[in-house]
Formats: sequence, C-alpha cells, structure tokens
Amino acid sequence: MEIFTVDNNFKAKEEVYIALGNFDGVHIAHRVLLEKLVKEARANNFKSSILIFKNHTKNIVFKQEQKLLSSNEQKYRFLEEIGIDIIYEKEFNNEIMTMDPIIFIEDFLLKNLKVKGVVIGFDYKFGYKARGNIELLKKLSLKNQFDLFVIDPVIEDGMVVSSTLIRSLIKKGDIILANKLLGYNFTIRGTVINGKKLGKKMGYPTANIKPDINYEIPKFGVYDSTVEVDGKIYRAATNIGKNPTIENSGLRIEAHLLDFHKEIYGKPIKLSLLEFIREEMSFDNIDDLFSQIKADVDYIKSKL
Ligand SMILES: Cc1cc2nc3c(=O)[nH]c(=O)nc-3n(C[C@H](O)[C@H](O)[C@H](O)COP(=O)(O)O)c2cc1C
Ligand SMILES: Nc1ncnc2c1ncn2[C@@H]1O[C@H](COP(=O)(O)OP(=O)(O)OP(=O)(O)O)[C@@H](O)[C@H]1O
Repeated sequence: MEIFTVDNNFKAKEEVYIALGNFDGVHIAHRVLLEKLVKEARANNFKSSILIFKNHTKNIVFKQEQKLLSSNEQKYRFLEEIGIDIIYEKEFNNEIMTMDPIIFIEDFLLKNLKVKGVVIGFDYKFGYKARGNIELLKKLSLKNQFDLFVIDPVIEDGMVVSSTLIRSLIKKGDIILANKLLGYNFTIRGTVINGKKLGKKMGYPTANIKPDINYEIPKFGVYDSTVEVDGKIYRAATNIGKNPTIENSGLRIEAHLLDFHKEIYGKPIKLSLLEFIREEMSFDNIDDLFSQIKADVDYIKSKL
C-alpha cells in the first residue's frame, strides 16, 4: 500500500477508483464498501484508493476535537489488510471545506487524482455545506464518464452502522454491540505511565495507560479486557474512571493483567475491551475497594 500526502495541486501518476470519507474505526459497513472498491478496481484494471483527511472533518466543520475509534496507524493497517492500493491523505482545511463540490470532483478528483470510478455509501455528503451528494455525483458521472458505485445501507440489529453510532455505544458502555459493529474489539493504544503504586502494594498492580490519541472515552467502570504488550496478549481487569475512592480527579485507564508481574513502564500497549462488568464506585475504605477488585478478577477468571 502506498501513502501520498497531497495538496490541491497534487498530480497523480495512476488512474484509480476511489472512496471518500473519514473511515474512523473501519467498521463493518466501511468494510463492505472497501471490499466492493477493491473488487471493482481489480476487475477494471485500476488501482483502489482512498482519499482520507488526516484530521477528522468534524474538527474543522464543528470546531471541536472529534473523539475517535481508531488512530491513523490502526486505520491504515486495516486498509492495507483489505487490499487498498493507495491512500491519498490530505489536510482538511477551510479551503477544501468551502470548495464547490463540482470543482472538487471535476478539478481535484478527476483531473488531479485521475479518478475513473467512485465508490460511495448511500448517505454520503461532501463539499461546501454538504451540497455534494449522490444525485450530483450521478449527474457528473454521466457528464464526465466515470463509474459510480453506491453502497446500500449496511444494517445490523435494525440499526444503520456508523462511526457516530459506535462512539455512542462505547460511551454508554455497550461494548459488546460496539465490538459487533466494529467487527473487532475496540482497542485503545497507548503508553504505560506511572501510577500511585498503591495497587501493587495491595496485590493488584495496574498498568496506567496514556492513550496515543483522543479516543472516545468508554463509560466509566470495570471491563473484562485483553492487553497486548511485547507481542503477547494477556487477559486483564481494566478500570476506566476517576478512582473516586482515592482521588476522584482526571481520567485514569488502568489495567490489571492477570498472572503478570513484569515491569512495563514506558512500553507501548494495546488495550481491547470485551465486556462492561460494573460501574466505577466510591468505597468507604481501601479494603472494600480491593475486595471488590478481587471479585472482578475472579469473575473474569471464571469465564476463562
Ligand atoms: C479491576 C479494577 C477495578 C477498580 N474499581 C474501582 C472502583 O470501583 N472505584 C475506585 O475508586 N477505583 C477503582 N479501581 C482503581 C483503583 O482505585 C486503583 O487501581 C488503585 O487506586 C491503585 O492505583 P495505582 O495503579 O495508581 O497504584 C479499580 C481498579 C481495578 C484494576
Ligand atoms: N452503514 C453504512 N452503509 C453503507 N455505507 C456506509 C455506511 N456507513 C458509512 N458508509 C459509507 O462509508 C464511507 C465513509 O463514510 P464515513 O467515514 O462518513 O463513515 P460513517 O460511519 O458514516 O461516519 P460518521 O458516523 O462520522 O458519519 C461513506 O461513503 C459512507 O457513505
């Protein structure tokens, strides 16, 4: 897979089929679309490509920092696995946001990126004030003779799958459904940082995790989970919250890896959430907190 960072004047060398979007999380609906893109591109002897904005479009459109399901690194690994040949990554800025959708298609996509086909979901909107839509693409595909493939809505459990829906499920703690719609277990990548070391003293050391990016924060509470560190996967009991019993401030993501006693400060780590077990609680004393942590760990062990 090749990755090109492009600006408005970039001139591509190869003719491509292309998909547009943020593809945050690369969920099951994205996969249906991307597999169609790869299949049609191959059948017509074009490369498959994606135009992706390095920063989420909602950062600029709504002037807020968008919470995410995946880092660019995670996203690109999925795209490579699916068989995408080229990623065109572009800064999403005011210029592109206010660009007329016809100019965006005819000048940028068709002339500069040499697009011969577009694969798009049923609801996709783009360009200034989202004036670019399927109807416009249909008209322009007839006028300029490029292929257009529109993907029907991908629905699961009666709901149209979207990154927004999955983020809201994670926020509600419905991690099982979120994982089903993602097609894999929601994973926070980060680095292990120092904690208070109280857990260690009480027999339940935890890896405190500083996330790499602005992930959607799951509902506060305890999760059955796995942790990948140094290439190995361990089962873990993870607490996400503010530790109200001890400090009640900031956000803490801490995983107690089962039957693991190594020093891992500073290491990169992948935390995958499997099931929400209970809400985070404030206990009257530290002994009560740690007997509950023991019960959480025993519950996870009983599932193994
Ligand atoms: C499985 C698990 C469940 C936890 N549940 C709670 C909780 O309900 N309330 C709370 O205040 N802290 C909870 N914690 C966080 C502990 O307070 C924290 O691990 C302890 O203070 C040690 O912190 P340290 O790693 O900074 O030493 C939990 C931690 C784990 C591993
Ligand atoms: N459920 C779905 N069925 C068919 N196509 C979809 C579905 N969800 C997304 N797509 C398509 O995938 C492409 C990428 O879209 P985008 O990154 O906006 O995903 P999204 O899940 O809809 O995100 P968001 O929730 O932020 O709008 C678009 O062409 C979009 O129409």
